[in-house]
Amino acid sequence: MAGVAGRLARLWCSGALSSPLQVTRFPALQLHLCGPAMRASQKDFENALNQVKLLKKDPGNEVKLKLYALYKQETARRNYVDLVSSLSASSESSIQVTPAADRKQPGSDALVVTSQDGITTITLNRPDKKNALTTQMYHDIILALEAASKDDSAITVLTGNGDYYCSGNDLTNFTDIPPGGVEEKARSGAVLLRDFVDCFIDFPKPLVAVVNGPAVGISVTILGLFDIVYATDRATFHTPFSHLGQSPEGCSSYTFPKIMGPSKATEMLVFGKKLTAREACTQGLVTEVFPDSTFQKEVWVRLKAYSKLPPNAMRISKQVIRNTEKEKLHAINAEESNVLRERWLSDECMNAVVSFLSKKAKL
Ligand SMILES: CCCCCC/C=C/C(=O)SCCNC(=O)CCNC(=O)[C@H](O)C(C)(C)COP(=O)(O)OP(=O)(O)OC[C@H]1O[C@@H](n2cnc3c(N)ncnc32)[C@H](O)[C@@H]1OP(=O)(O)O
Repeated sequence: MAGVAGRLARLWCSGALSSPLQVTRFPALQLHLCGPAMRASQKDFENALNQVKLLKKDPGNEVKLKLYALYKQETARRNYVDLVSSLSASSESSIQVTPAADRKQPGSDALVVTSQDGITTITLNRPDKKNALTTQMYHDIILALEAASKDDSAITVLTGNGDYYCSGNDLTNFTDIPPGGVEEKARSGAVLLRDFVDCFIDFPKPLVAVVNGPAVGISVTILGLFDIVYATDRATFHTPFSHLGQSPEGCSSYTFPKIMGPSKATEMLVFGKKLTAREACTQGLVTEVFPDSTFQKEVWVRLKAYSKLPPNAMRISKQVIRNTEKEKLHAINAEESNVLRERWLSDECMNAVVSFLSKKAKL
């Protein structure tokens, strides 16, 4: 059997499985693994592996995504066991290891919200994953924006921790397929996307992006809905939607042509041209670029000064500037989300995601 599934399955062989997931549409791998009592033995697993190798028909992208999800679960379980073993080796150890089931949901510390000096700052905090956005993070950002819209702060900031601002949608989100299959996944993804972008359209206070490093995908497109975008000169702006078999979101199909003209917008959104911070500033997407060495200092001095301005006046002025477009932006958001829902089900998109995941897993 050629391709990703074969390579995934070879790695899969590295341990037993205990996932409740059912591998469907893949008769030779009809594993119904419902718990430790029914866990596949190493031998079962090796048999399955051999069957996989003999398959002549490609199992399809949906199965490949499920295989990748299983591979990640296995890797996480092994890491957990290794960590516990290393702790047990030291009887003097004072470290407490909390069982995975009792821990907070993944992603719960991937977003840090602080309020100081009249500024609420929402920080993307997955620096080892370049601040890629998990499904949980979209939900958490919606909640953080709702809270910030009502708190005492005058200004709200979105920024990233580490060398990246954000690498866009976490492509492993595609492996979390519900019982309703990829169609249900695409439907719920489109609803979440629409809700997420709606929050930016409706946000009532000055909203500032402090772009501390490269930005990719949806973290770039929503910049058109921010009031100010400050960027380090190290930042780049990249929307590789065609490469991913996807299409623009975040209202960028409307805001980008309006900000930079249709031709420059097409270079970015259709051909995936990556802009430097200076280019993005020349084209109006970025408000101002700062040298990386003084970026944080200069930006925060500036924002602290702005945050002392009368908050109601700032809020009302923003609304005067933005309100005329709101209805249109909501309609555009709905349309973009619908189009993307279809795109997510396309072979072009599935192939691009599987390709990224197989490289990531070094298959
Ligand atoms: C509700 C749903 C809404 C969805 C809206 C639609 C949104 C669309 C988009 O945002 S499209 C853009 C998607 N993003 C990408 O395609 C970027 C993918 N990542 C990369 O190309 C690269 O990782 C990079 C250029 C961002 C950084 O490259 P490099 O400096 O070489 O670092 P690494 O690749 O080693 O990255 C470190 C670590 O992070 C993982 N990672 C980075 N970005 C993502 C991502 N978007 N999704 C998942 N994982 C990501 C990368 O795999 C590495 O992980 P590892 O250490 O190997 O486990």
